[in-house]
Amino acid sequence: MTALDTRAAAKKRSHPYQVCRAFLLLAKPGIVLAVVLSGYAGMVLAGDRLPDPLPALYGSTSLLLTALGAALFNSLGDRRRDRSMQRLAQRSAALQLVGVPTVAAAAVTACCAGLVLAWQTLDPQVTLLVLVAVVSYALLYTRLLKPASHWAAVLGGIPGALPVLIGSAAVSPDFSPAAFWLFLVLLCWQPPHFWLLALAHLSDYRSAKIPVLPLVTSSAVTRCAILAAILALIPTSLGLCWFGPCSLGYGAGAAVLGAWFLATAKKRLPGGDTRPAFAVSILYLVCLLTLIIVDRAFP
Ligand code: HEM
Ligand SMILES: CC(C)=CCC/C(C)=C/CC/C(C)=C/COP(=O)(O)OP(=O)(O)O
Repeated sequence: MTALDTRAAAKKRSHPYQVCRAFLLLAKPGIVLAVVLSGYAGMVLAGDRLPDPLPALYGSTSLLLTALGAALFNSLGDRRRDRSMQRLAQRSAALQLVGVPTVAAAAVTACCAGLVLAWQTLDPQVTLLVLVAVVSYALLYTRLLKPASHWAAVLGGIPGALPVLIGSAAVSPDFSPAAFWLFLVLLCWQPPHFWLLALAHLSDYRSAKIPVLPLVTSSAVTRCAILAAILALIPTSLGLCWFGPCSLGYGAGAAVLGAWFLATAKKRLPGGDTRPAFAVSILYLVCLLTLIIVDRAFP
């Protein structure tokens, strides 16, 4: 039986549930939902209150569709590298099950739907920012930066943080210093978030020939970079109450969250398993974004 017959037989046997599960693996739902949450936090900061339901719905749906589409483009662009990464074995199998043409069609559809929705319902700058986020993640980061430079973890933070400004623009065309400050918080948060994972899966990135910081420099340099980035993240997050609209209650919460992230990273870094610290990086972000939303929704 040829590989093609095997693939065709596998697809024929595939149950709709398996196809849906495969799509979920390719669409990175955790990242997409956290991106939508960061966009909503940008809306709350820009208006200094809970956003009106319609712009919030249109903005969040546009972010959901385009982040999902961009994640599918990322899975397509990374497919050859992903095959040599143990962590992503399920994602490679999922792509084989669904098929490149179907994933590509779904990625184009999701991105176009999100862009048209933004264009039809929100300020034009929202569509522009969404387009920049999609192109910078799906093309510049995935195709150019990630395979070529360890700086991808820093520059890849720009599309990752843009949803905050997209959310802000969805509720107000005016520049929001508070939303921009949260954009800076996400820029500080993303490199340690990724470097903690890269340290945990170093052999994967070596096999895939992806130049992550610990491979280009050393694990010791990466540990220092992680701690330095978190030490920069903490005062940046506190800036939302020093220079921004957030309360001292938010400031206390952000300080506790930052201390937790730093302590976990410090405890895990001398060569231990960094996956728990990676998990804390995600919990830190979700709690910080929720804290901002609650703080401004109920001042
Ligand atoms: C430079 C930017 C970023 C890099 C390199 C990065 C890298 C990663 C990687 C490699 C994973 C594991 C994914 C997997 O195993 O399938 C991951 C998981 C995750 N990331 Fe990030 N990420 C970045 C930005 C973001 C942003 C902006 C958010 C949200 C605002 C985010 C939230 C998450 C969440 C929630 C998970 C766990 C859920 C999941 O695995 O899908 N990340 N990240
Ligand atoms: C509106 C819009 C399009 C926003 C984009 C926001 C977004 C999805 C940012 C994610 C940034 C990022 C570099 C993720 C990891 O990709 P990776 O390739 O390093 O992860 P992997 O190794 O799991 O594939």
